[in-house]
Amino acid sequence: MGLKIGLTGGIASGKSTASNYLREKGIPVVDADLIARQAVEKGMPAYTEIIKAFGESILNPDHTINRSYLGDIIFKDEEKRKVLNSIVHPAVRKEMNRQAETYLNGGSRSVVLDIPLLFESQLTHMVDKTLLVFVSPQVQMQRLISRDPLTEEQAAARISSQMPLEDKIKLSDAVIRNDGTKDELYRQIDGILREWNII
Ligand SMILES: CC(C)(COP(=O)(O)OP(=O)(O)OC[C@H]1O[C@@H](n2cnc3c(N)ncnc32)[C@H](O)[C@@H]1O)[C@@H](O)C(=O)NCCC(=O)NCCS
Ligand SMILES: Nc1ncnc2c1ncn2[C@@H]1O[C@H](COP(=O)(O)OP(=O)(O)OP(=O)(O)O)[C@@H](O)[C@H]1O
Repeated sequence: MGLKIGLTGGIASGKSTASNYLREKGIPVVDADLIARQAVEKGMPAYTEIIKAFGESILNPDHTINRSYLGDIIFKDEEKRKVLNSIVHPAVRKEMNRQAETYLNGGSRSVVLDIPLLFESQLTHMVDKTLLVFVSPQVQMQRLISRDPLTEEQAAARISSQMPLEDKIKLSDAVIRNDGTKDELYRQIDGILREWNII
């Protein structure tokens, strides 16, 4: 039995940057955001459910889902967010488990599950250990608005839709502060991989 590591952290805290580094080291990563994106593509069951729940006004002219428009709706309204989550999350969980098992059955000693909402959605039963990447609120806001075309108000709505950082820190087996350089992030990851006997 291999080790399943749940990698989590608030929006724009550095999960994808950490995941890319882990992949470079040969550790497989299953990406919840990517799977969630595939789950709502045209023709998927969740796509139809989302249109039923939110109406056709959330579609682009080519009938794909307008993600920034849907984001504006759900990040400022908890009830609507719950509706979207209840449509998308079951399919995402199932596919994540399938991919993780495929890696472990194929001989990987460990697999990382990159799950932004690991604690919010109470998914810790899916993993053996939890690793949190976090940044200070100022760095989070600044990295989020320099990466995505969001106003400060939209960015703040996304940040406050997630569990407060102090709570996530308490729930995690290991934490990494990513306020410094990417190299500093990578060295901390190396330290934890050694501590957990993964490298
Ligand atoms: C609302 C949507 C359409 C916005 O799409 P967009 O391309 O703008 O953002 P993207 O998907 O890249 O997500 C960026 C980040 O937002 C945060 N986030 C996304 N969905 C949620 C949510 N339901 N609740 C809280 N935070 C969320 C995560 O930190 C994620 O890493 C999209 O995020 C979505 O379909 N969300 C529901 C599925 C979900 O929960 N995905 C996240 C993990 S499974
Ligand atoms: N140590 C760092 N120094 C400078 N920039 C960084 C650092 N770590 C991450 N970044 C940048 O910050 C932004 C957010 O990082 P990343 O995309 O890895 O976060 P994430 O947690 O995966 O975000 P999301 O939850 O939205 O998927 C990216 O533009 C990334 O290049």
